[in-house]
Amino acid sequence: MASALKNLSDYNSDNLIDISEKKFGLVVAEWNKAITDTLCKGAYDTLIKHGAMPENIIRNTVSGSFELSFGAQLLAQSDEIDVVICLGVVIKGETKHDDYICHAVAQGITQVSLKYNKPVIFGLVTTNDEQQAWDRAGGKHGNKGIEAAATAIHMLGICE
Ligand SMILES: Nc1c(NC[C@H](O)[C@H](O)[C@H](O)CO)[nH]c(=O)[nH]c1=O
Ligand SMILES: CC(=O)[C@@H](O)COP(=O)(O)O
Repeated sequence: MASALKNLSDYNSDNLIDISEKKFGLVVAEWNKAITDTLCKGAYDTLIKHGAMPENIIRNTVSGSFELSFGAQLLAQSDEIDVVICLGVVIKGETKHDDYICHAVAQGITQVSLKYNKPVIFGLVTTNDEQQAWDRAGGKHGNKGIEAAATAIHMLGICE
């Protein structure tokens, strides 16, 4: 469903599990840093809101979204991490480079999730322009970081 029809910050908060002892890995791309930092704050605040402990949230940064898969693997391979949230913003340019990045990240984090048997959340904003990205980082369509954190909590409930 298009983000215009379902706000990214809206999620079902009923019946969430106790996450006070769960360990979260955040991997954040530095490209489009002002936007990815906003996504990260949304995700972090959502985890804390629902009972995660600050000391149980690890944030790592990678250069760009293409490196999110590797950053996710570095965290997912640790027995100390229960779920990884990947956050990035890929804005279309003049060429098809954005397509290659987005497809690589989708495939890469899927492989990491299956290899280490733990959720790796696809918090990638993929837009045609910067305004669309801001619209999904606390703007009119909500915050994809909030969506990613809520997804992480829901998936931990499924894993229990
Ligand atoms: N154009 C964007 C990039 N490009 C950089 C790549 O992600 C990667 O770091 C580079 O190709 C070297 O491997 N990254 C984003 O996150 N967002 C963009 O819009
Ligand atoms: C999505 C990107 O990597 C972007 O910076 C590439 O821009 P362009 O396609 O104009 O080279």
